[in-house]
Amino acid sequence: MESVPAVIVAIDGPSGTGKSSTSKAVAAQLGLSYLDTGAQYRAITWWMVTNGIDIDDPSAIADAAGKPEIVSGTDPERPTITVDGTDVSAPIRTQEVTARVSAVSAVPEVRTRITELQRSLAAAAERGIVVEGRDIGTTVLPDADLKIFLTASPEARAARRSGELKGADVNATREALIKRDAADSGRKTSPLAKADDAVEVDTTELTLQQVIECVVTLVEEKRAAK
Ligand SMILES: Nc1ncnc2c1ncn2[C@@H]1O[C@H](COP(=O)(O)OP(=O)(O)O)[C@@H](O)[C@H]1O
Ligand SMILES: Nc1ccn([C@H]2C[C@H](O)[C@@H](COP(=O)(O)OP(=O)(O)O)O2)c(=O)n1
Repeated sequence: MESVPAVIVAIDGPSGTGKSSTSKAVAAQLGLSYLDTGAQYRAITWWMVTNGIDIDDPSAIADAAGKPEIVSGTDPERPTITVDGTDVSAPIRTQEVTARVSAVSAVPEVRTRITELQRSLAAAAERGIVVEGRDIGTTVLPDADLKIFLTASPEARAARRSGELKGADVNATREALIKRDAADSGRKTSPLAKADDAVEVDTTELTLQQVIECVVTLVEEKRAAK
């Protein structure tokens, strides 16, 4: 059988733009691996909270950054995440972790550690990988074959998120989301940003299926040109 060269896809953007749903579906459809880098930052945040590390003290976070062992499973049909062998896929989604993840992920020692993990997972993916996050196209995988930057209006993003968190107030969700975007975009070390060579896709008026089809087409074009 003819071997297909590995393809590396970076998908970045703020919360609720559809990164996870799109990346998982594109990877599954094209037989690629999948990595949710936000889950890794959430996992290290969960460990800091669970172990009583003072989240307001960046030097305490930096000192502890090397301690937890974070393992991500990259099958898009069944993504997994463990910390020191414990499945943390549910506890990393709590409000407590969500409210603290931007502070923890702004610490350079945390980013260095997680970025190394991300690069080694991408290098190990034989057929290629879809990696989603905030700084994948700019910092983690600047040589990715395809870079996508997803956007959507704050209203659309808040409506999508509060649809997931049953009973959550849309306005409160919108405010929390805007606050996290500002923290993620404003930090010194690899902030949320669109790479110069990324394709920007505004998903406000698109269905998830339309976004998936758009990205699949772009990946197939890149593959054909390789
Ligand atoms: N284009 C879209 N239209 C409507 N809902 C969407 C769209 N893209 C994603 N969603 C929904 O919005 C929510 C957030 O999507 P998700 O993929 O988790 O975003 P992100 O990873 O960027 O935070 C999910 O419930 C998802 O099903
Ligand atoms: N590559 C990344 C991915 C996520 N982060 C940080 C910043 C984000 O607010 C948190 C959580 O990311 P996640 O993608 O899980 O967030 P949402 O699903 O969009 O709510 O992690 C980061 O700093 N760099």
